[in-house]
Amino acid sequence: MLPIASTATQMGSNKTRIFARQPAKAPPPLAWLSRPRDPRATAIAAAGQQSSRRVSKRELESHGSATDAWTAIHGVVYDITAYFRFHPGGAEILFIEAAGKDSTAVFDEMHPWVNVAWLLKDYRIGLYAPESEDDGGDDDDDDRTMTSPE
Ligand code: HEM
Repeated sequence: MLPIASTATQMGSNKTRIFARQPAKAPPPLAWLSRPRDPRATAIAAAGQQSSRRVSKRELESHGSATDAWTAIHGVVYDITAYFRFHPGGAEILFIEAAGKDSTAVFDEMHPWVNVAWLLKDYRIGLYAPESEDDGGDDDDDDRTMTSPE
């Protein structure tokens, strides 16, 4: 009895501490919606709103750091740098599973109900076109060249 009671007390005090200060992990989900205005988002939104800009696999992979991270979900590329610290599942898992990659499979596995297109609408970069390397290409690209007839 005693150990349980003291564990409960401990848990209670931890909880109080967590609620009294900043959340230990991520802020509550709705905090994202009332975040301060972000110049980066404004710039991305202005450039990307109607964007049919195609992002190659190589370009996606080049945005894989904590300070500059893109991910592809359902064929759309988003800048997730600002979202890391707001992600309800934690920043670290988002970084590891998504930065610089196509994260559609893990995203759908974790939370297919999350409306990423809406949550990250100001961070939409363009369309993911892994097969169309426009910058020299890797082995599995479509091999189009400047001289080929379109
Ligand atoms: C960039 C796109 C993503 C967005 C906008 C997003 C958003 C969210 C949201 C809104 C929740 C809370 C869901 C709920 O409570 O119903 C959540 C939870 C979570 N997310 Fe993500 N997420 C993203 C990507 C990912 C990825 C790539 C992973 C990789 C594993 C992931 C793992 C998780 C986990 C583990 C949770 C906690 C689930 C739980 O507590 O039951 N998320 N995410």
